Amino acid sequence: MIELNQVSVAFWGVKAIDGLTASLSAPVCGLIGPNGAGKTTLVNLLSGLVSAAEGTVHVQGTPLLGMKPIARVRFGVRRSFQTEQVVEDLSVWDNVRAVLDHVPHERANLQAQLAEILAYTGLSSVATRPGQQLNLFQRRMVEVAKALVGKPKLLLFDEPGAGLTEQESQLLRAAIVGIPARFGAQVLLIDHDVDLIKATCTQTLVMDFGRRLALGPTAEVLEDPDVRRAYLGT
Ligand SMILES: Nc1ncnc2c1ncn2[C@@H]1O[C@H](COP(=O)(O)OP(=O)(O)OP(=O)(O)O)[C@@H](O)[C@H]1O
Repeated sequence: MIELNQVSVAFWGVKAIDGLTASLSAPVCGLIGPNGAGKTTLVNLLSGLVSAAEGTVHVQGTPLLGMKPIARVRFGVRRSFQTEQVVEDLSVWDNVRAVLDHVPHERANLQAQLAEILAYTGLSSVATRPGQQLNLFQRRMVEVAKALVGKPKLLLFDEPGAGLTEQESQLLRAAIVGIPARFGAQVLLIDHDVDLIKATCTQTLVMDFGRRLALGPTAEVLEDPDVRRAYLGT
């Protein structure tokens, strides 16, 4: 559960987030909105890369805003970036294993835990391949795999579907939808691909000019006339 209460973030006087209040409770939540709506700023706020001028943020009841970014990672807030952060000369296995240096984890069966994550993300067959030999889809799945190491509570995925083929996008969809049941983490997904949001998210927040334009079941939100006008251009 993510609870945002009267949250504002400003850059040089421009409010990127402006008095945002929302409770996101679905296992997989969508976050959409036009360019510049404040979506990435919200993800940056949740992961600790920007500070709020006002308001409070709770994840599973724990206040986040006083926590340093690394403490949030240990707490279980994880994110992917629009540009994949894969170490080119490390194997897929070592890229994923390196996350263990930063997060609490069970010491027993470490190899099995990592193997399960690679199998879940479809990366077992390329486990020994160095980052530089991976295609775009495999790099995206390495990002997902890294986010699953340890016991994540909240996964923030920022446009993970950008540039993927339809078939790759479907595989990504299946992986994202299964995360809450398999790994016990909530997912917040930002994407401009409305089909991906429809297929994966039961609840969606729409932002516009840093404010909440709509929040509710995804199908209802996408039919909302204000959302259609502001975001879908109809
Ligand atoms: N570091 C920054 N310094 C100044 N202004 C910023 C900064 N980051 C974001 N902004 C501004 O804040 C507003 C929200 O930006 P943000 O990147 O969060 O939007 P977005 O919804 O993620 O957009 P997009 O869909 O294009 O990625 C924009 O007006 C942007 O120019």
